[in-house]
Amino acid sequence: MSSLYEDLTPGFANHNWQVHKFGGTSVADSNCFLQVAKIIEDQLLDDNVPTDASKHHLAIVLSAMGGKPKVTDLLLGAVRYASLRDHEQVSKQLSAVLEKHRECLEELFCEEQDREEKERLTGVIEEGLEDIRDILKTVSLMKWEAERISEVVSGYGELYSTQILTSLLKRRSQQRYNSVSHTKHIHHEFVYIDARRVITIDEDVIQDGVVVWHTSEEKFKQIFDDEMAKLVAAGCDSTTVLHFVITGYVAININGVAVTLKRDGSDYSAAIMGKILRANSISIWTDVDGVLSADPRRVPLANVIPEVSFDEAMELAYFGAKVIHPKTMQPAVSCEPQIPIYIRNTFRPELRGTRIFNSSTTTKHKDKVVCGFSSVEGMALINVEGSGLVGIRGVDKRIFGVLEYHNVNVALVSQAISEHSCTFATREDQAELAKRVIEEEFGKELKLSHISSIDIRAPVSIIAAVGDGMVDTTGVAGRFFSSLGGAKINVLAIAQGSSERNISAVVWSSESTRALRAVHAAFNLSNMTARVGVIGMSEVGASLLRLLESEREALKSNFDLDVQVCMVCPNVGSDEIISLKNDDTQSEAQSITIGAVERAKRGPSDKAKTSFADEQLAVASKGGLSNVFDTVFRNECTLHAIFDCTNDEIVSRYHADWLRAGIDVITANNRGLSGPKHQREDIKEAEKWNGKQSGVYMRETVVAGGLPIINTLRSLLHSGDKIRRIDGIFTVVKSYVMYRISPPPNASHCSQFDVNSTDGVFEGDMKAYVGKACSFSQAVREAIELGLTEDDPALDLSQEYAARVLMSLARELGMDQENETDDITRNSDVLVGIHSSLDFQNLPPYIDEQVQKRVDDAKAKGCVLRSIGSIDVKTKSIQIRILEGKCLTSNVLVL
Ligand SMILES: Nc1ncnc2c1ncn2[C@@H]1O[C@H](COP(=O)(O)OP(=O)(O)O)[C@@H](O)[C@H]1O
Ligand SMILES: N[C@@H](CC(=O)OP(=O)(O)O)C(=O)O
Repeated sequence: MSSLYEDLTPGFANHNWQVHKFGGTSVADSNCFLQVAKIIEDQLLDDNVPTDASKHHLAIVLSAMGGKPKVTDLLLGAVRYASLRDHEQVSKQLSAVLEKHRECLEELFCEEQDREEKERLTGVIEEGLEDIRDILKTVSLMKWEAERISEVVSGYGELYSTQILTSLLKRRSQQRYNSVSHTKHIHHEFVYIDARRVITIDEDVIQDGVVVWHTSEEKFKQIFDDEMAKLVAAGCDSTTVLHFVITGYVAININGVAVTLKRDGSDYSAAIMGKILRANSISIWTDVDGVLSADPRRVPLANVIPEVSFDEAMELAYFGAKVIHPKTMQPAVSCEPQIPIYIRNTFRPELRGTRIFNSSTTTKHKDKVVCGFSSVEGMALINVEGSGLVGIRGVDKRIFGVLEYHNVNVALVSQAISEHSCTFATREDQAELAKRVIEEEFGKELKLSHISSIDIRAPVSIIAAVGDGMVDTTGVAGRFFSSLGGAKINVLAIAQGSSERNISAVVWSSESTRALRAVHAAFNLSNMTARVGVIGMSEVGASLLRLLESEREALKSNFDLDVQVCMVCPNVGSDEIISLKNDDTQSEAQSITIGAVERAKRGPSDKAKTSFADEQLAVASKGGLSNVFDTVFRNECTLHAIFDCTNDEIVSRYHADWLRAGIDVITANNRGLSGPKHQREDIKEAEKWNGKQSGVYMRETVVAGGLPIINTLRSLLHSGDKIRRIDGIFTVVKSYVMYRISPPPNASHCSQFDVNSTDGVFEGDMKAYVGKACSFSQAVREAIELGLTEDDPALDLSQEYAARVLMSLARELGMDQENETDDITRNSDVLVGIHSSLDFQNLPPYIDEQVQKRVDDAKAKGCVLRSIGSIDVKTKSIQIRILEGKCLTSNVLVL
């Protein structure tokens, strides 16, 4: 059997080492500590039977206890309160630190035989807190939150957690060893190391310092040799395997002063240890399944990226992906051979996690160009602008020189080639300082108005797309920015490094979650989510809801679009809306289905209601239209739409407000477009609101039930065609009734809906009608029965409905300024006596007589009668007339 030393020849630094770092989230309480212990023991399982093969040695790096609150935050809070001389708060913070550890120790060391160890550890913590109190006295006297002192104090959390874990591992290892036959089993020895005895930083080289590798390695070698000698002296042989449990975050500088590797720096500690040990892997254990394509708290549909390159991980981390510290990659990349880093979930150790190494999912799969998105919050954008900046050399040098001098960190710079302005992003809390020092530096230029303004825009966020696959791929920026545009997000500044691995956009912080979700979906990393409200639940509304329900999966898979109906307003008059309760949870919201609407309408007593998707209930509530916006809009959601399936005047008054709020309005309701002039103007203005960040007004269905007339009209206009006139029959009721009272003389057949392939209500033998005229009142009764009329048939039979349709078309031609719906109706050739209060099942005989006379006159001339709406662009007139003409086909006339 080999000696203890031989296992590690030619020295401690070899590939038998594995580094495992557990973050604060992994040691938040006693259960987490036990889980960590289990993971460590599982790593050693294969080594438990002694063989001559080399064994794994673990270097376990630990953060301070996390959870809420994090111990590091409590300690830093204590320093801040001390500088404000708030002694009560200092004491509260430190008591919370003690309590958190004490509770954990009580639970971990609850057996009688553990009492001594528990008391020893409690003593360690109390002693440390005593030292901290002494240090804070100085802070309080000086009223100064010195960085050095914050560093020393904040590092205590790691000293505590690491000693607790070492003790736990030792005890469990001993227990296991005692329970089996010694000859068969390996004994694992865990040794605590305060990283300040090893990791040495030179702070004079660059800000935040660099690791002095040689010194750090020497120091570790010494510790290693000492520990080995101790084991040999205790009579251990190669059945004993040495492991180290090392504090994260803390280090020492070359002058022997305690420092830290800065917030979240324990990942970096792990990587430094990895390089010192020439480890074969570094595992970062945390509370997520790996590196995700976006922060899961912001983008719930983010998914694990199996492999990212060192470069991608660095960019993601720098741009706020908190899962790994940006510096972690550097020791691993610079090691020879390079060391793979694994990000894994402490609470789901069975998952493989993400591997960070020299290849990437984005380069392996051609369809993936972007691996993920992240964002930096709490930033400010500063814009220095003025004619005096153009062509003057040294302006940038002065701006950034003075910022550097005052320690203002610049995260992003954007300058157009015109040099008229220079824009940069910095942390929000440094923005005022940045502005002031630039004002001082450019005092003369400001006085001479060579610089016109120095503006701060805050709070803003930087959204970054990261991926090796972006290199040399065209169209990435286009896709990135058009998705932001599509989500109505205003981009304040942009930057793309020449590495092409990162595109960044600065957006208002209030819109950053929505922006992240939009870009995430645009690169097929998740579905785009649309929150949808449906108003009106008659024929159209109900069919639409059914359609959205049945097509949801197809929309997801074919268009990466998840349409979630979150609100239904079944009847505008009843003031009732049905919405999803608890739908603002982070989980994917369920859509309201037609069944849910029915159940919700039946009210809370209905037991069946609770069967609707877990806790997400469709509930009916009062509040009506004024609550629609609040129910549908969620800032973090990319797309919002309201389907107005009514023909209600009151609903149409909300269209402009919804558009301004960025909600797309999809409507067949032409009341807005044909309403009074101020309302029409309001809608027009709302469509262009705030640099076109408003919703899109989708109104194709206001004319001809969705036949693409408006689109066709626009295409003609856009391609330079001139439209002179539009003539047509503008309501289906008029078309039907006129056909029935005045059929084409030579008609020999009649088209009929194919009920097998459409859902048409038009059934029965239409041939019976061919060429056979009926009375006006009979035709009206048929039209009502066929469901062709509005709720009030007078709207169709007078010219009002057609007039509204014409107004909608006139708007597309820019003619709605000169016309009003009422004028069209007044000037039209109307049927005398049609009004809402008539009984349309029994129209008075004089109406039939009046109509019949005109039909007969026309017939005598070999003509038919048709109701024709016309728009004449030249004379800017719009009218509807009942005309006689020779019939070419059933509805096409020669006048
Ligand atoms: N792209 C991302 N992938 C994974 N996690 C992310 C990402 N961006 C942000 N996070 C967040 O980072 C957290 C882990 O960081 P942190 O709380 O510092 O962990 P630890 O205490 O384990 O070091 C996760 O819980 C997650 O919410
Ligand atoms: N405890 C330190 C260091 C650290 O890295 O912690 P975590 O691994 O929990 O992010 C901090 O909170 O900054």
